[in-house]
Amino acid sequence: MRDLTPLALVGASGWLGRFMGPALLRAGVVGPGDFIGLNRSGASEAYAQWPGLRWSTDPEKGLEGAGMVILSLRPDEFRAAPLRCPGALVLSVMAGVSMAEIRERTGARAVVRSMPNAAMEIGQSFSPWVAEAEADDADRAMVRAVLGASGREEAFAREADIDVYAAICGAGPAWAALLLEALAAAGRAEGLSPEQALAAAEGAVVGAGAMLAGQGAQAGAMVDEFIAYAGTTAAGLEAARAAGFAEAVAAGIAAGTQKARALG
Ligand SMILES: NC(=O)C1=CN([C@@H]2O[C@H](COP(=O)(O)OP(=O)(O)OC[C@H]3O[C@@H](n4cnc5c(N)ncnc54)[C@H](OP(=O)(O)O)[C@@H]3O)[C@@H](O)[C@H]2O)C=CC1
Ligand SMILES: O=C(O)[C@@H]1CCC=N1
Repeated sequence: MRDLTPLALVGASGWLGRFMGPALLRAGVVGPGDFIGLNRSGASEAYAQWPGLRWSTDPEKGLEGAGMVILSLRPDEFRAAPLRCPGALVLSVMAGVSMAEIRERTGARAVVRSMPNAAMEIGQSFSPWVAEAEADDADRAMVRAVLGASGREEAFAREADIDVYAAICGAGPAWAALLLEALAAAGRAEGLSPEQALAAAEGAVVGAGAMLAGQGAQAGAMVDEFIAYAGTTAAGLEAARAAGFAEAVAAGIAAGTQKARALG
């Protein structure tokens, strides 16, 4: 079977990379001797429990002989850097950079794109991914292991859909934070202290998130049930709908999708 080691993580110290890399090592997806962290600033504290780990600030040396390369740097940084890794399986988490461009710039053997989110920090990312036809079963299994170390992964078929995934689930924790903040502000406006409003809003969002796990298909029925109950919740939901709740969310997802498309 093809050897996908060593595994090089470009952007190992970044917002995602500093959680993704340690998660891989903790899960044993790759051994410390087969891991290379790349960035411009050197070893990161996030990897303190692996003191002998290999770091490189030189992409040419750092990527030499890599079996798998994870690209977790920003699109403009990627386009400015000479990141050649011919023969490697490349897994990109970048928004807006196409498989074709990644293949052309890196010389990759096969390219996979994924759209994880900041919940990688707690191992709870939902990370949809799409692979080029060139990726074989061993490549796909490795991608599942890498992304699965930081949460839940799911394959999808059309690369074009990844821009929508960026807007919905790449931004996932930001949407929940925006809702929590709006609930707290509304609670303050209705007379709660700032502390009470925050506790109420956090309790509502966190408890509801846990309750909805695996229940996405039931969400519409749940809303209908609350509306039919005709109590305080129905009054709130109907007023929010009339004020343009769905339209505001749709505008947000359209803008995020458009921004991802424009990066390409
Ligand atoms: N943050 C998020 O919630 C999400 C991000 N993404 C995508 O993930 C990618 C990474 O995002 P994020 O972690 O937020 O970005 P950050 O800016 O936090 O991290 C970027 C990382 O890349 C390194 N880096 C930058 N330039 C180079 C270079 N030339 N060579 C090697 N390393 C380099 C940086 O280290 P140094 O400065 O030391 O070089 C840093 O470790 C982006 O493309 C983004 O679209 C996708 C979904 C969610
Ligand atoms: O905000 C961003 O650009 C990154 C990419 C997708 C989600 N977060």
